[in-house]
Amino acid sequence: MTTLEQGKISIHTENIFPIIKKWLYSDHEIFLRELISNGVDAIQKMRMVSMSDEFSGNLEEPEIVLAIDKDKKQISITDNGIGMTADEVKKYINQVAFSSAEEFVEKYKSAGDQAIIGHFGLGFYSSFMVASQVEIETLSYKEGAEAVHWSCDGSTEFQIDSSEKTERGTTIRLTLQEEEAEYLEEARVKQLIKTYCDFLPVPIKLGDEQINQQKAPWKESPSNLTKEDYLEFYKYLYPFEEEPLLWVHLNTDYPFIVNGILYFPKLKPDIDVTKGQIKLFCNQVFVSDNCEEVIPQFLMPLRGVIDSSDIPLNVSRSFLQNDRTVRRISDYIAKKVGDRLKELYRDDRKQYISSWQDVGTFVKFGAINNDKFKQQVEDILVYRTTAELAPAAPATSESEGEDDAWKEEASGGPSYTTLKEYLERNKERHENRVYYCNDEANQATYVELHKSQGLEVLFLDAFIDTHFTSFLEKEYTDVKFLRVDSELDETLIDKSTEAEIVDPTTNQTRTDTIKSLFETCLEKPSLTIRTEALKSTDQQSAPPAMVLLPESARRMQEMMAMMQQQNVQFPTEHTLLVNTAHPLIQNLASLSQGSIVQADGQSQSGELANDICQHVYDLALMAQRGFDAEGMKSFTERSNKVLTRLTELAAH
Ligand SMILES: Nc1ncnc2c1ncn2[C@@H]1O[C@H](COP(=O)(O)OP(=O)(O)OP(=O)(O)O)[C@@H](O)[C@H]1O
Repeated sequence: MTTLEQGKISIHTENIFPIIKKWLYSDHEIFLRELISNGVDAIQKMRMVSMSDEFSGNLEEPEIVLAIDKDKKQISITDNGIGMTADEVKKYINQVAFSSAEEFVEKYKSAGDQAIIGHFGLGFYSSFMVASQVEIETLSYKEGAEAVHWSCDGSTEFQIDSSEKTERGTTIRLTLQEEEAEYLEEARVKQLIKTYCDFLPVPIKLGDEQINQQKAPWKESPSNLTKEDYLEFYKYLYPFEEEPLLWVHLNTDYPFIVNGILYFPKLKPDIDVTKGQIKLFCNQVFVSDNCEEVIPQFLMPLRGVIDSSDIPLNVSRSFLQNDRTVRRISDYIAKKVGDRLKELYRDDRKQYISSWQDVGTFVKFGAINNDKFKQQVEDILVYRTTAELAPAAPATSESEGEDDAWKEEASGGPSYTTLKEYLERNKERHENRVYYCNDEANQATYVELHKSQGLEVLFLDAFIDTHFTSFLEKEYTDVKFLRVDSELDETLIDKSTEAEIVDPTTNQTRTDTIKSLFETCLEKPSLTIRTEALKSTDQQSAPPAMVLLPESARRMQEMMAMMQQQNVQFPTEHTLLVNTAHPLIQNLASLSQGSIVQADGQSQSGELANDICQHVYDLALMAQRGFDAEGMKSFTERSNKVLTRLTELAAH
């Protein structure tokens, strides 16, 4: 192919300038952020210069001062930074998209790593979004430099002349357009400084009053901060919120520069997990409240601050670009959060456990949604258990990872365990079967029964646990999760009395008698009656009957209800397990056998037996709903006691 012509693409300033002024930035208000950032950069540059041989004088306290002149419709921003010579004004201001940042950082790189905010060479021009006239008065730090005055009315024409300015630094003065008069209001200007510049490392004043709070704790080393510092910062960011439970301080230079503090808030039922509340900063300048791309979705309910100069922002610093880097930063943040949790698990289980009720929900949500995170946290997912476990010894490097389960408090607090530990502990009795409870109040009787026979039950009662149980089943395909009321472990049943004959004339076993008694009395085709003798050291405290809901059928029903956005109905198909070892049931059997039929064909004791069967069934149903744990337990026990007494009286 023959090359016909080569050349440079040209731009007509007259055409492109309005685009830069009007369309590059989404919000007009960000002009203030840009001009203050330029002032901060100028001050940082002065700091760098002062560390080199070039400058021997003393630096006064750095500051940026804003002033409003309502009469002249002007707002000005003055810094005592590096200033500009006439040549520099021509180079950096008159040439659009020309930033001094790269050149400067390269020249003074030995003078520490002061972060420079600007690098596109465009920010200054955002002032034309709101101003009809922009002026610069500037005096460079350079020896013999003369002060310069530059002005431009937004056309491509500018004017440079001398200035009366005697102090080093730069003043940018904007004469505002009619419709931008809001920036002459002190309150509005203060609010903008607070929003965008609160944590910039230079005092920003409106008149004599310093507006920004200046300290950016996330830039500090974690070892310099106390618990109170973290809590105070949280209160500053979210004044109306309860104290957070836990926080993660990100502080790394490699592979990305990421600083930040992420807090795990206390979970509230109305929390919107899709709406992020983490603030995104770039070099301490506020960018946005929307961290969606930078924070993995499962960490969105966290609060706090992320600051990274590696986050690829577009020129307006309001949008993210470059998916790949953003995704890597997001993965990196997830990893850091996982690391912190692991560290806490290892070093301070007491705190880990005391915040688990809330933090656990985030961690489970994360494990479900992010495979890498799951791998990181799978060994530190813990569950409250009915087992009485000894507290773990304080972690040492040798004992790391070897602890069995442990308690929140050495003195009688609930015990917590990992799934692995649970399965290992119960391998002999019920290999690969996990008994769980997801409603402590309504399943109290069942939990008690399991506990009394030394069967360990896990509490999976957080709102995320329904999903999480299904997730665990997919992860551990050999393991079955059975709710305490779904079926009974073999070890709870006493098979020895099964064949005991109670009626020599009919050869009926006690089991048969009781089964047919309940079937006849309850007359419910959807109800399956199952009779078993439950093992117990004290039958009076064991339940006379209990309703069993098969795990898979119950879950299917719950799923359907969820899909149709309805409340879960109690399944009509269920099993009534009647405890043939309970004195109430035994008395009931004797009562029904001793029926004396009266002339009208009715039997008093038969009728009583009928009522009591019904009552026993009702009680079993009630044990599934309502009441708190204690209330339910005592109601059930008391009712059964009364009924036992009643049947005793009636039978003798
Ligand atoms: N207050 C100031 N003091 C000294 N130099 C300044 C000041 N404001 C601007 N400059 C010079 O003008 C250049 C261009 O500024 P401009 O705001 O357009 O872009 P930037 O800050 O470099 O980059 P960005 O577009 O990313 O903000 C700066 O790089 C700096 O050299």
